[in-house]
Amino acid sequence: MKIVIDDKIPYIRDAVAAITDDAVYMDGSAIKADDVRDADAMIVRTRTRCDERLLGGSRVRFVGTATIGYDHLDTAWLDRAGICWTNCPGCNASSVAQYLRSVLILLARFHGVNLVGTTIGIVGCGHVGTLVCDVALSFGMRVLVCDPPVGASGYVSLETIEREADIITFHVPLTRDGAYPTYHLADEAFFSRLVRRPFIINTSRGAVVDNGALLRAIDDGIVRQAIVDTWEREPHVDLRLLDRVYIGTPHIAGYSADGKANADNMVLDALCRFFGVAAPPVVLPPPLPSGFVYTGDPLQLYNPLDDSRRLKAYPDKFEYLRGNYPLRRETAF
Ligand SMILES: NC(=O)C1=CN([C@@H]2O[C@H](COP(=O)(O)OP(=O)(O)OC[C@H]3O[C@@H](n4cnc5c(N)ncnc54)[C@H](O)[C@@H]3O)[C@@H](O)[C@H]2O)C=CC1
Ligand SMILES: O=C(O)C(=O)[C@H](O)COP(=O)(O)O
Repeated sequence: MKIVIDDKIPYIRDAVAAITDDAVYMDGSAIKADDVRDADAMIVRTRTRCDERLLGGSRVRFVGTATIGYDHLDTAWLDRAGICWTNCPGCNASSVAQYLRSVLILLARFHGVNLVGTTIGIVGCGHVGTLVCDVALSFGMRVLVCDPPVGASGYVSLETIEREADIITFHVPLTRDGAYPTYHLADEAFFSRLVRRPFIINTSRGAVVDNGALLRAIDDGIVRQAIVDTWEREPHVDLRLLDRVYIGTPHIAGYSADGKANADNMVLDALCRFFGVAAPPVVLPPPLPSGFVYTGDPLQLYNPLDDSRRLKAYPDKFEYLRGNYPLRRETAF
């Protein structure tokens, strides 16, 4: 079985070697139709657009993305073409929750935010949003959830969040169609309706927030501070916006080693089930260095300011910083 695999997916190679000796590792953004024509399967990340242009006329029958989001897959075309596709729901949700926990701690320590009683608006409450909700409740925050597709009782409208939230965080997929599209959910009109000069956090997809409108809202003082992990047109980030945000990171909220290993296991499990082959050994994340002594401060395990400093210093190294990401664990044990 020939599998074409993104070469920036960590920890996966030994497990793949137990499945096939015909694995080809490539830069995900450079994979072309010629590279996959005679492949049976692909394992990709967000950097490979999987559509008719890439896969039409190929032998590929399975496409797995080792990510939660799958807006880079043309799922309608893949379905029509009879190509099985899968993402890894929830694989790195707790990594994004770790990012949010650390951001909230930083706001409390350095921006005078008393988390107890502060209102956080969570837009999108699936795998990630649910964990972020738990984090916020554990800090004693007042939590408002907006998720119209789910529409659970107690959920609120986006307008309520615009009116009442001190912190607004987005955890929706990027969608352009359907009843509740999220493309530019936070647009000029959204920012104009904000009442409490909130902090804005986007770790979902760049285009969920109109980046130009966000920059203007920061400049006009409508938004107190912004924390941005996902950007429109990344890796080519708007340098003015990067300069103005409190925290600007290169789309790494989900980059804990735990989340990456989960993704490897989920995508390989799906591939093995599809082709009816034996599952490989479980992928484990590497341990922290033996000298690491945990003091109990979550920022010691992960401080997003470290990633932000690196991106602000080297904005043109967006992809390099992602591809050469330091070891980050969610727990010390
Ligand atoms: N920055 C990063 O490294 C990462 C980013 N992500 C992004 O975060 C997104 C969320 O991930 P999950 O929670 O796992 O996805 P999920 O699919 O479990 O949950 C998404 C939730 O958003 C809701 N939703 C959809 N449209 C909405 C709208 N217009 N308004 C409000 N809610 C809406 C859905 O009903 C669902 O409950 C992913 O789609 C992905 O794009 C995920 C992992 C890592
Ligand atoms: O899982 C997702 O969805 C994400 O956004 C990933 O964490 C992004 O990872 P890459 O696939 O771009 O490495």
